[in-house]
Amino acid sequence: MPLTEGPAPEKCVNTLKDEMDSSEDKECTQEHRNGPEAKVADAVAISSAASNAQEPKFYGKAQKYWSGVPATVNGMLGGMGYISATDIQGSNNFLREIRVPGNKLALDCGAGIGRITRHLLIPRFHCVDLVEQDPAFANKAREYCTTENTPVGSLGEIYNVGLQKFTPTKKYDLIWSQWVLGHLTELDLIDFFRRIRQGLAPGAFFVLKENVTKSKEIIVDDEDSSVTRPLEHYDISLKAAGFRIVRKVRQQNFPKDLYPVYMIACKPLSSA
Ligand SMILES: C[S@@+](CC[C@H](N)C(=O)[O-])C[C@H]1O[C@@H](n2cnc3c(N)ncnc32)[C@H](O)[C@@H]1O
Repeated sequence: MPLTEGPAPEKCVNTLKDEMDSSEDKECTQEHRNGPEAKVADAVAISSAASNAQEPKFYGKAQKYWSGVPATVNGMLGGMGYISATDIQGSNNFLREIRVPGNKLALDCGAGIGRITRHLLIPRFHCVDLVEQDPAFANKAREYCTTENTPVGSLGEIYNVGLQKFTPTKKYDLIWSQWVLGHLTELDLIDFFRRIRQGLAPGAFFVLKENVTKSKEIIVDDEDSSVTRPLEHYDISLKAAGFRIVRKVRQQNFPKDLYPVYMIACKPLSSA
């Protein structure tokens, strides 16, 4: 997951918006006649076809990439460990603003060694579960998140599995996902959002924090097998998965050459 905007992107694919615009020019299908939500779903299906055809390779390559990264904060942040404190401070401010009602159980998705679990979530929740695909990071998280100052039981379950296969079996007060969603294909992203929605306790939030492109294009990184999406892409995908966006804030005080980083808090459409 590159934090910086590199030189020329290796590959770009059209954004959802572009797909939606162009689909309007085409002859109307039955789905198109069923209103904007069907249109979004349709556009997602169109834009997903290419990436999902490559799915096993896409996930396998990312696994291989992360297995060669040191299990340290620096490794998690692509050599920019020095931004961790600013990142956590921005996330703390964001959580204060949205006022998460419960404080029992949180989930950290794509947790790596548990940087966010340890510095952001354990101080706020009685117990934190995490999901991480890399076995060495998952093991390291056990040690990194269990310090002598951490109350016993703060670290809950560690699910060593890819988010594309993960389904929550508990109800969480907060589900946090950071710098990992670029590793999911378009269809898996929406499916993941749908499953996560089912794992939220009443009044709970799902928060994502991700790099976004300044252009309307999706930028593909072949080295770590990830994509960086435009902000609007996340908005559309969350809505397609049945979420409403409650708050959206750009992280401040990051070095200028990084991609813009946004935090988006959302709740299921049907909840208060
Ligand atoms: C940039 S690191 C971020 C780690 C952590 N979220 C943080 O901010 O410190 C990306 C993490 O996502 C994990 N990851 C990559 N693909 C994943 C997938 N499909 N499912 C779950 N985790 C994944 C990597 O193993 C790595 O730990």
